[in-house]
Amino acid sequence: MKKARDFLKTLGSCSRARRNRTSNISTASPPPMEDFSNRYSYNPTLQWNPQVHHYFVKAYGADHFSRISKALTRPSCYSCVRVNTLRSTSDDVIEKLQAVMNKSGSENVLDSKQQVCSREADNSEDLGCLPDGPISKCQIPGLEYVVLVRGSGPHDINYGYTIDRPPKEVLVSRKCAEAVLRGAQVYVPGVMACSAHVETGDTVAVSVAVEQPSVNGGWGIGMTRGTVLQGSQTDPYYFERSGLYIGQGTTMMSRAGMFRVSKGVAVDMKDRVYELPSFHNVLEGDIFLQNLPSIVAAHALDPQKGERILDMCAAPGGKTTAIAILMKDEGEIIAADRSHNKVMDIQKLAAEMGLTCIKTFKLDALKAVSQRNEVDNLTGPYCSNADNGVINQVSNSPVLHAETMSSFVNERLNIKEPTEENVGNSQKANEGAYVSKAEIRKSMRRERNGPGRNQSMGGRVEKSKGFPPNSFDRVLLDAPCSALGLRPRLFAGEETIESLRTHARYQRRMFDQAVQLARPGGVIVYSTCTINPGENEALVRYALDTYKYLSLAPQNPRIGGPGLVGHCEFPDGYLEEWLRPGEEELVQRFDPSSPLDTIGFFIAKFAVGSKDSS
Ligand SMILES: C[S@@+](CC[C@H](N)C(=O)[O-])C[C@H]1O[C@@H](n2cnc3c(N)ncnc32)[C@H](O)[C@@H]1O
Repeated sequence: MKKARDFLKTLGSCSRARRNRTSNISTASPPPMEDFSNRYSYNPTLQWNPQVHHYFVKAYGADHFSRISKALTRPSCYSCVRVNTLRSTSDDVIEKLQAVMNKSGSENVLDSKQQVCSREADNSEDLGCLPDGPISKCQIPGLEYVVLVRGSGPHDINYGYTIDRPPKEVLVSRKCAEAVLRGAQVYVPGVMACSAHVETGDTVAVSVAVEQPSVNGGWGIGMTRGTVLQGSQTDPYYFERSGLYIGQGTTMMSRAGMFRVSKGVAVDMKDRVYELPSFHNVLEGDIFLQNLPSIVAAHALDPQKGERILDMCAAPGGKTTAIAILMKDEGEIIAADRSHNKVMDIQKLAAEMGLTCIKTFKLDALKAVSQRNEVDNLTGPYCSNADNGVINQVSNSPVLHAETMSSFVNERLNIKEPTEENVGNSQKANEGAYVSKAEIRKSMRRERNGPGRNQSMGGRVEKSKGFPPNSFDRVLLDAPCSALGLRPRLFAGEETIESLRTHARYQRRMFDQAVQLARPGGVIVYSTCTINPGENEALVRYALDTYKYLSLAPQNPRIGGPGLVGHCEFPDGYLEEWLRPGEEELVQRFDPSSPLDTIGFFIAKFAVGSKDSS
């Protein structure tokens, strides 16, 4: 933790920010019946399924969980930019980003020492969370190639209301709002409702419709898209959106347009509760925007030049490319994902970053170990061409270990799409509010009438039939999970105890495959972006209890906190066991409410011993 403290000290201190623009300070007095300053503010409370809430309170304690819950509702106060060191340097990138931000006017947001982030974390150790300047190099030893860009907020915004004249408003969907909090604009499909008589160029207050408990016991927003807002208490969602105002912007079309056209920017956000510079389309190939714990996960794997690595759930390729760069693009990384389109995303990212050691495959991680007959007949990892099903041998295949597998666990669980994938998809769809980098690149190429990378790469995705046991030096299982560490998040009620257990079962099945694929003497890194101990510490318990030749290995760098020791007994008799004393310091748990101010994330590293005795 000392290293983390040193790092954090270089980042300066945090304080609650107030937008230093006098013109934005509201002068309106609140009317006697309603406190408008509270109404037109951002102060969300995350909704959880009651049983899940109870479980997390038991795991963390009420106060700690309340801090975690609060931290999840806001973005981290800095963005992390990973530099492609095979192409550029941190200093170069800092210079270029500074120029980009100066050009776009972002320096107005970033140049004042007053404009910093607030965080609800325990400040008792007086640790800072912010880069010293607007842009700085990460100070964690080994991570100097990561550039930190400071954001700001929460800002108080003057929505210009008076007692008898409420602001014109646009109400957006929850996913749209989460994207806006990350720096996106409001796109047409994200608009749920709008005031009457809104014309292009109007200033509007933007609030969010977060799911509420519905009469049938589920969650919903119970509102028809296109609803007219009057600004009165009889409006649908009037009380529900109090304290859920995320900023102010200028409409790019009239109210009629917002509900007539299918795409485009509806509101250009001018004043945001949180300001985070957006680097879409900036320094393509030289940088990759990535959460700090994800970068640390690639380091935990400790990939070496010339090794053969498997990234089992690789799309969109953030960690794959981080690993490739750590290996100086020498060796072989098999990057697999079960989604064809997502495999294409990995290919595009690898090509954009100029990385050649990455081989992509469409592969179900639950069937990642090839079937016995294929292993018996062939000597390497095999793939079939997606189009013709012909089996091809992958180059650089290692010599197979003589050991045969005792069993192949290839059962596919009959469960819905894993949540993290859903999160990825929903972020992409995001009801139009979030446009993926890949989409932006694609449309820019279309605009330029260029061939586009799809065409140049042929858009081909190879389908793998799996790989022989013990055929990888290192395996990364960055598992699909409940994603309850991702932030900003405005709603968490969708996960139930049962769905959390389903994620955990799914992850154990994938881990079973990872264990078979890593060679004795090799390494497995398991990571998730959830705060759920059932998908983190409980997986470690399962791994260590099931496979006696696995042991927890130290990680470098280690900047996350310790894991949870203990267990949880559920009312239905289910016992979930976590870590045992002595194991907690060997994993990394990134707590969103901690001074590091990251997403919630978990990393465990396993050393694979001899499998002979088992
Ligand atoms: C946490 S994301 C991976 C993020 C990625 N490692 C990165 O850093 O960019 C989980 C991925 O698992 C994939 N996935 C889900 N179920 C899978 C399965 N059965 N087999 C392979 N991939 C799967 C999803 O498509 C999703 O891309």
